[in-house]
Amino acid sequence: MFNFTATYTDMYQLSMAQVYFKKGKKDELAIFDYYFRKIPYNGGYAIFAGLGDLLKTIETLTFSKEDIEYLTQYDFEPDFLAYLRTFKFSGTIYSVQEGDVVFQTQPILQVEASMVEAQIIETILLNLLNFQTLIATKASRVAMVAKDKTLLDFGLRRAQGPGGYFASKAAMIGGFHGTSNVIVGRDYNIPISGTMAHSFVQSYDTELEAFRDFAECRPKKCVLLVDTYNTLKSGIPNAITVAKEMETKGQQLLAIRLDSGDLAYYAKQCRKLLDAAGLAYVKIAVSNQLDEFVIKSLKEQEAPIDIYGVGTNLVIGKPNGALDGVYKLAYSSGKPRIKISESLIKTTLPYRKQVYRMNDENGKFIGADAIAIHTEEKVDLMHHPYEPYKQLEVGAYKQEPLLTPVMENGKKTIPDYSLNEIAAYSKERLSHLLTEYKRFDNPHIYKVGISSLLKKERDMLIALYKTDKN
Ligand SMILES: Nc1ncnc2c1ncn2[C@@H]1O[C@H](COP(=O)(O)OP(=O)(O)OP(=O)(O)O)[C@@H](O)[C@H]1O
Ligand SMILES: O=P(O)(O)OC[C@H]1O[C@H](OP(=O)(O)OP(=O)(O)O)[C@H](O)[C@@H]1O
Ligand SMILES: O=C(O)c1cccnc1
Repeated sequence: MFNFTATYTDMYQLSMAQVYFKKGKKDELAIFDYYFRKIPYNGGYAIFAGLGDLLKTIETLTFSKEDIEYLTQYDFEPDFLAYLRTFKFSGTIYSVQEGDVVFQTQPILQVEASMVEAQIIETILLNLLNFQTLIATKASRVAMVAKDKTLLDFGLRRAQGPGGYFASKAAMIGGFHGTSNVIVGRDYNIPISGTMAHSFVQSYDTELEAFRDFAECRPKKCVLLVDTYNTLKSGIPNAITVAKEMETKGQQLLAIRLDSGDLAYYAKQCRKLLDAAGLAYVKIAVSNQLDEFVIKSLKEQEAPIDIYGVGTNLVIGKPNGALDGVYKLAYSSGKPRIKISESLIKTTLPYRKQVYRMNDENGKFIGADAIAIHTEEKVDLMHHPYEPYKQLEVGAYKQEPLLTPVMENGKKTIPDYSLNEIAAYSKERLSHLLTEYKRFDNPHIYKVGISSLLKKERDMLIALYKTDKN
């Protein structure tokens, strides 16, 4: 994992922190909610990712000596800088589990900490959670259509700079099986794999020589790229020759890769030629600007493809470059807090909260999550957050609390889950969501509502702040 220091933040966090420090407010307890307003890709769900990295980062986050020296040139007073040098996050964090299915407007994570500490971690929290949730969600959509086929992440070269690091990692949470990204493989214990580039084939006078040398040096996981010159007239015949030579040494060619042209047509032709040569075991891998829609189409065309390499569209989260996740104050200095907006959708929810997921008797999600004040043990009536007359009786459902402590007094209280564990959990949770929420076109909208008590408290605060002279 990257080693961040506490300067991985926005300047305004430090400016505000200095005021809290000078005015004796730094230790006042604050509660912030993390949530997003719009599900990416016009989809019906998102996959929450980045929690493990966030907790590890926060646990050890400090301002180094060099950080403090750097900050002296700005308007910070020596006593505040001396305090920053001792900074350590000592708060509590409640969160949904990493990998869970999450929806618009619900608190996914809450920070309960001193005002200064809660403020200083805001930027890194948003930076880590927003991006990983965006990419894990994209990966999950791809995995949903690829079903039992192998998915490899090829995106590092086209990623937004070092963002590719976390993209490769988040892709695994969403259901990818491996990556070409070596450093992420090292850091997160993910299987790394890869084939060969066109440049490798081009660098030889003949394609056959290139294939032979590659197979000789990499006999165990040999994948030959067959489309440099002519897939059916040279790439596949040469791959068959090399595969047969490998057989004489007791080896097996793993796969061929196609990276251009009509992938369904070529995959079918290649399959026929390989099968006719007695090479039914040789797999077919494809790449070239794949995404969930192209893969869905290839499946519908019954293209005999075993491995999909997905790069650009995965790691840049195309067509959504960002998740709009925000961090909003819900409580401070002993009082519930609210941010009023002209549109009720941007008005925040006060107090520390709990989110209850409604399950039916078989453990399937019925499609409704209720946000309540954390002391409420159950929700009977759930209100639409912005449309006053829409409500749903939920008292009869099994109600699953989603927010649990993951950090207390600055110490992580959950284990370091492996990416495999998180991905398996995510898959299991997604299996409880009805298919209507998973379709790409006009998915069913999952209902997120608020309890009667939370609605009453929110509406009282709206009335108070609207009439108060602020
Ligand atoms: N059978 C198919 N069905 C649906 N989409 C496909 C199919 N075959 C390829 N595609 C997708 O079509 C897109 C563009 O393919 P196109 O043929 O224009 O490019 P190309 O093959 O890379 O061109 P070039 O040969 O110049 O490299 C890619 O996103 C590719 O994944
Ligand atoms: O299309 P993406 O989903 O982004 O997948 C990654 C792409 O990166 C490589 O191409 P590139 O032209 O960079 O290198 P190459 O010469 O090895 O083909 C690879 O062949 C894929 O086409
Ligand atoms: O291993 C591959 O085939 C690969 C890796 C990165 C990008 N494109 C392809």
